[in-house]
Amino acid sequence: MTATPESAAAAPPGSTENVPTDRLRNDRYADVWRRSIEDPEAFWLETADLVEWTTKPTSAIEITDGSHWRWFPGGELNTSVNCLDRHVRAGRGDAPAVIYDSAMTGTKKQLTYAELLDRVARFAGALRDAGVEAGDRVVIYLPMIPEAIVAMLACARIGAIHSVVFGGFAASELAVRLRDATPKVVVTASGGLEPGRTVEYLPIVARALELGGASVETVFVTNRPLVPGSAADYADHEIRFIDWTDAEAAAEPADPMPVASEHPAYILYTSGTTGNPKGIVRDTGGHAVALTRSMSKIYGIEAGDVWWSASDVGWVVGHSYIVYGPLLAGATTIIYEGKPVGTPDAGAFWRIVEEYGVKALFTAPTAVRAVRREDPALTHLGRYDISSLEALFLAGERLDPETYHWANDGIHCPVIDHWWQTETGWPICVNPRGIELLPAKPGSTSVPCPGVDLRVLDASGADVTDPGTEGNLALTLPLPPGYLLGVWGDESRFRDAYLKAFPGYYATGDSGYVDEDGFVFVMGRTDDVINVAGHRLSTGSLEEVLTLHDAVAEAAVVGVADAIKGQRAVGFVTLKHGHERDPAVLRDELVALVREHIGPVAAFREVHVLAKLPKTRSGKVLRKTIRQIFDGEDYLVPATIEDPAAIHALVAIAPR
Ligand SMILES: CCC(=O)SCCNC(=O)CCNC(=O)[C@H](O)C(C)(C)COP(=O)(O)OP(=O)(O)OC[C@H]1O[C@@H](n2cnc3c(N)ncnc32)[C@H](O)[C@@H]1OP(=O)(O)O
Repeated sequence: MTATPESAAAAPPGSTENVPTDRLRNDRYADVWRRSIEDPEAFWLETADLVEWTTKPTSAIEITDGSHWRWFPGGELNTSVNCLDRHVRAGRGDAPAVIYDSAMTGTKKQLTYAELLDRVARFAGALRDAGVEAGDRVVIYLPMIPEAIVAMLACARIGAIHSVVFGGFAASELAVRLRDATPKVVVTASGGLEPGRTVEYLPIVARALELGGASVETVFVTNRPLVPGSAADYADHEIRFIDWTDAEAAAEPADPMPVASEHPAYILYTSGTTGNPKGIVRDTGGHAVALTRSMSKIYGIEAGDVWWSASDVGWVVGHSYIVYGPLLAGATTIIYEGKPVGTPDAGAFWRIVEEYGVKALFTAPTAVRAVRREDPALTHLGRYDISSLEALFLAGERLDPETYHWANDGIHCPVIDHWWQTETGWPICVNPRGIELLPAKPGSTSVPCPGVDLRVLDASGADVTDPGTEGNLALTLPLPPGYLLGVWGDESRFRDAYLKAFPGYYATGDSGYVDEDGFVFVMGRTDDVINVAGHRLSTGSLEEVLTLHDAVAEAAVVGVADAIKGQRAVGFVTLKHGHERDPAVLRDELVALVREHIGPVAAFREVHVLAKLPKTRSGKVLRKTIRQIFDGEDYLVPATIEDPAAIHALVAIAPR
């Protein structure tokens, strides 16, 4: 057996800043963590043995300067080989790789590792026939069907860089991503299925191509019988639309192409405070190593286990833990098309756990809150045997202690809150079940993962050493393998957004504190990004859309606390002179505008018309004060307020 850092002898305790050393002496986790921080080169080079390399790296990291590093320099590998060929070669070709369960259509399907490999190699051949070469971008806009996994791994097979766009985004959001990633190919479907409606993707794709598809040469379309539209409908389009099934059948399977460790595996867009979304760039080698390790050492999942991440392939959780992580580990992954409630009831999660023998489930707190609202006494749970379930992992937004207790008490397995971001690709903090399960602290995401050196910084960038004192959560550079290496096509944005605020650190944009035991509590954002049902949204982008309305003079959007979604976006607008409107009509128009420009995912439903936005005399909108008033929190009116009447007007309309 290859020695991994976790099985290596522990080094003597050192004086690592900010971490109570008595804990370090006693805990197995702490030994591993300390070693990863004190000798990252040895720790990660040993961990690299978990992955099959075409050319093995001889060192773990090369640091060029403060903002540039690469993991496993000189190493070459192919991620699809590590996800597929490797397991088939090891005699596990008949083991289930993917279980597709659609609560929307009642479809249940399974793909073995050998079957998935065949489909991936063939679709990779189809992409290659369409002229896709290593380094070319492929945008994937697909619902939760196995083709999403096939398309992602097919890109990896030939070194193409995929960029998956969530199906709940509108044409203009897709267009922004097309313009930035400049893909040669778009891979899509006739559509997706949401409760009570079908979502036709092809008109959305056609509109996005008009707005931003100058680089696109080919669109692959997979047909879904329940959603109208096919490649044939676009036979006259200037861009070539190809039927997926025909293309896959006609293609020769593509051999895997080894790529350099630092070769971009994918771009995934995420909202920032302002401007267009940022294209987070993930490398290949660091990603494969970190995710392989995370499956066993964080989630406690090994080859042959059944793992379910109830997210969407359009989010980072879907990338890392529906697709890459479980397949790298040789586990069985479930791709679920449905919701936690309403498809058909609040027992949907428990049905899946029983039916497939799920060992660990990963979802967002909002999903748990939705189940709790529908079935507070967990009556549906009694209909199923969920004894296979060893842990429930939650991430994507803050897990409030009340939801934690309800789930922990009700389902009788450890509920593990953890914290990470699109940028990091795998957890920053977690209760490291795969090493040792530490006592949980409700409201805390537990402790930093091995490889993560987390600090709490004050506004000047100085370490906050007092336990329990809130500050900016930051990570020392270089970041661990698999975390972002840059922003696609925008080096300065990478530095400005993440590295400039606190030189030498990555600013997470989250605030929080570390308690006397080294447990991390993440409390909220330090910027204007909000989190609605685990979806990160930029209030700036929402405000831009609201001001597209001809009656709107100014707009402010804040994230107000919501019992189910964590936060909901609430808009406040002032009107141009002479543009008085019926508030209900205006609200409907603005809601429709946000749906058209951003998509249903914003779940934007609430708008208030004000005579004035509360501002300082220098013109800064007091978003924090607005939020505090709507959340019923104490608030301070700054002495520099332009017009106190604007605050009184808000107080009058705030929920009581
Ligand atoms: C750790 C790193 C990260 O944070 S990665 C991000 C992690 N976040 C997640 O995994 C997301 C978790 N949230 C969810 O899965 C969903 O919100 C759950 C809990 C399932 C609830 O779903 P739902 O009832 O649809 O509410 P919602 O707020 O998500 O949706 C609002 C409107 O958008 C729509 N929508 C949703 N998905 C799609 C889609 N793929 N295609 C088209 N439309 C979509 C919904 O239908 C809903 O529309 P409507 O307003 O009801 O008409």
